[in-house]
Amino acid sequence: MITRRVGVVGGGLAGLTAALRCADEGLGVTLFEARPRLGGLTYSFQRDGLWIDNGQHVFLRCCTAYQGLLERLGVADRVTVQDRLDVPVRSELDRRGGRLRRTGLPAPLHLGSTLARYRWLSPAARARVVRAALALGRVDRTDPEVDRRSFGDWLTAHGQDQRAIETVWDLIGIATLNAPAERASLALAATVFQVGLLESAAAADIGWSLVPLQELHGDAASRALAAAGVTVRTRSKVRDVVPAGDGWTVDGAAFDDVVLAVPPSAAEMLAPAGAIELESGWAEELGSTPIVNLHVIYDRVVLDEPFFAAVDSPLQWVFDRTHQAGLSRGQYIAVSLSAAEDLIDTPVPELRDRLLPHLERLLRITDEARLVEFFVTRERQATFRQRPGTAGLRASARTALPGLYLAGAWTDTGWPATMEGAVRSGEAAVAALLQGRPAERREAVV
Ligand SMILES: Cc1cc2nc3c(=O)[nH]c(=O)nc-3n(C[C@H](O)[C@H](O)[C@H](O)COP(=O)(O)OP(=O)(O)OC[C@H]3O[C@@H](n4cnc5c(N)ncnc54)[C@H](O)[C@@H]3O)c2cc1C
Repeated sequence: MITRRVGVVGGGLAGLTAALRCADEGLGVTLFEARPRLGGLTYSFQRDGLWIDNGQHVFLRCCTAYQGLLERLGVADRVTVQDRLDVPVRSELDRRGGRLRRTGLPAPLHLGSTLARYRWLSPAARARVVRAALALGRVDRTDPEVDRRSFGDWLTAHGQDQRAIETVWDLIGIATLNAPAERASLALAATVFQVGLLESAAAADIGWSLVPLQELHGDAASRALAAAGVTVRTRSKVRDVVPAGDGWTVDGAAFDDVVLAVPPSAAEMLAPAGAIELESGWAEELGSTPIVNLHVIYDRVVLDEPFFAAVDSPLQWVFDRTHQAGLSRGQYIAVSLSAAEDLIDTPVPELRDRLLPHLERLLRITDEARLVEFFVTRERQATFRQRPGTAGLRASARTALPGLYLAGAWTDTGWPATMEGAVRSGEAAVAALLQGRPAERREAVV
């Protein structure tokens, strides 16, 4: 009989991971989610019969915890991962494309030949990029001083000019850190480049979903949680998490342990004073950065590859979403705009006037192609602000109060705010929870 009860607050990837892990350990779990659906920041909605993701999500082969969650949800066959990292790179100023493609050589040699031929830089600048990459591989990403330094500052000190930053470092960095180099923490940037590109050749092979995100995460999780015996309460915005005797209450329901897997502002509001050992106001200080996606439908095929990255353009990454959305005629293109502070409040007509011409130049759109639809999705708090000095504002899974744990991509996983970080945080919270109470007590109550 299950007598140890865990309340998990938040049904994003962190909370889903925590709830399933606890259930797999034989604990009695109730999951509270404010919205009507699971999946948190990864979701889809229907529009004119098409499935639209709130924002394009990709992962890398090194995201092992995330892929483990997909296995657990029974949906690992609904994603694809490139055999070898291959990023087509298009410029608005030059019709000939370039690529960032790895070879079969071990890291870091796997990127040597692609960088040697990288069209958007002079040979001397390419050599400087290689030297900086090797130096970045030696940066101690766990050093607090490193976290306090900006990536852009470090790149400049390592001979990288604006052109190299734009065409190499920001090409990868903006999408993974949701910040340009000058506003990103060096420690987080070092994590991305070391783990993704410098330590293992296969690590950065890119993966993406073949189905809408809602199907991949939220809906699959609903089934897995039900099968694991978890009680799921959607449309349940938790207001009170209160210590009660040896345990806790969540809006009046009693639990032995609670995992708060909510965004920072909700965690600061819900956790009792003193539980999170950071100065009051820490969530606001940590802050957030928006991501905007442009959704563009044409009456014909205008892109013959699954995605590309852009240089010499205000656009960043462009994806073909036709199949996932269920579009049967024409093509559906999604443009992901990270670090979108300047665009988050821009009205749709202005975004269209400003940005569509750039997309059409990158797509080499001909006069015959007809635009069918243009719309925009905005995620104001897509990630925490991954600027220098954030490490000290990322709380750990264990709080100062027994039985209360934290999860979320913003917690101190060492990873940037990613799906991988969210899943790792859920795992860390459950590891702390299982250690948190003496084994004898666990045996006594389970
Ligand atoms: C547009 C966009 C693009 C992205 N692209 C990528 C990408 O390409 N690759 C990648 O790895 N990552 C990407 N990310 C980041 C990734 O989606 C997140 O890091 C991850 O999903 C965060 O998961 P989480 O569980 O930590 O938080 P969340 O998903 O925010 O989950 C928290 C949950 O808590 C719920 N909640 C809040 N308050 C309460 C309350 N009081 N009671 C009950 N429930 C509550 C919320 O409704 C939410 O469901 C992207 C994010 C966005 C928005």
